[in-house]
Amino acid sequence: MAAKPVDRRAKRLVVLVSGSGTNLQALLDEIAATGAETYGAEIVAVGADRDGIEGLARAERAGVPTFVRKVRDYGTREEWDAALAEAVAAHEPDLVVSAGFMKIVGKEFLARFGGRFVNTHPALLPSFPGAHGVRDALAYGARVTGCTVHFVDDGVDTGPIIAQGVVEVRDEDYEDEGVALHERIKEVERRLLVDVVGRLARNGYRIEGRKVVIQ
Ligand SMILES: Nc1nc2c(c(=O)[nH]1)N[C@@H](CN(C=O)c1ccc(C(=O)N[C@@H](CCC(=O)O)C(=O)O)cc1)CN2
Ligand SMILES: NCC(=O)N[C@@H]1O[C@H](COP(=O)([O-])[O-])[C@@H](O)[C@H]1O
Repeated sequence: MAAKPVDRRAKRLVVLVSGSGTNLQALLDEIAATGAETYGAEIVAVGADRDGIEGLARAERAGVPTFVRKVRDYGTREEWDAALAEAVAAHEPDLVVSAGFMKIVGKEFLARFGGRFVNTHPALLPSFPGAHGVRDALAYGARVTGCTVHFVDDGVDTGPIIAQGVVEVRDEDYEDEGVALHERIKEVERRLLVDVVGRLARNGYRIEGRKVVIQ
């Protein structure tokens, strides 16, 4: 049987953010430096759950369209989830990237983007899932932590792992509530996310149970 032809067009990415957007910036910088065709992807829109954040300002400076869908503007969480899914779908993404997006998405979003929704998390999953991965690792007394890039499923940070990076915890990390530790994690995380998204986009992938195979 003939092999499936490789799809060489630049894949369409929608990136979701809630804060400073340094992971988004790393993707923007790499695409600007390498070119969308060589990198394998272009960012077609950036979405957020709040306004007034540096993540949206970074997108605007790069000339990328933005949208905001706030939970409080909808009657129920389900309505917000459907509105977020609709806003993302309008940009016809091949992949959606949660880069510091601080909201759990629900059934409607996952029905449309499950299997192509990637999240980056600042801990070595399955340890320390949730909104406070850095703080929770320190509180537990972990001596190593790091970051995990994974596909999103209907749990919280439970989906199939694509790649991880390790960062050592230093004694002084207990003195600033994890601020410096989070910065060291983010240095590793930005490189990991840029590498993973590029490889997924260029090579294609399949998810076999809990294993992600990048072709
Ligand atoms: N269905 C899923 N949605 C999301 C996942 C996921 O694994 N499954 N990952 C997140 C990102 N994430 C950590 O990586 C994360 C973000 C936020 C929370 C959380 O508890 N959020 C609260 C609100 C907190 C706030 O607004 O500051 C909430 O959603 O109500 C946990 C984990 C992307 N989405
Ligand atoms: N659970 C989700 C979570 O904690 N996400 C984390 O928020 C930071 C966003 O930084 P950035 O806005 O500078 O890219 C990143 O460290 C990301 O892993």
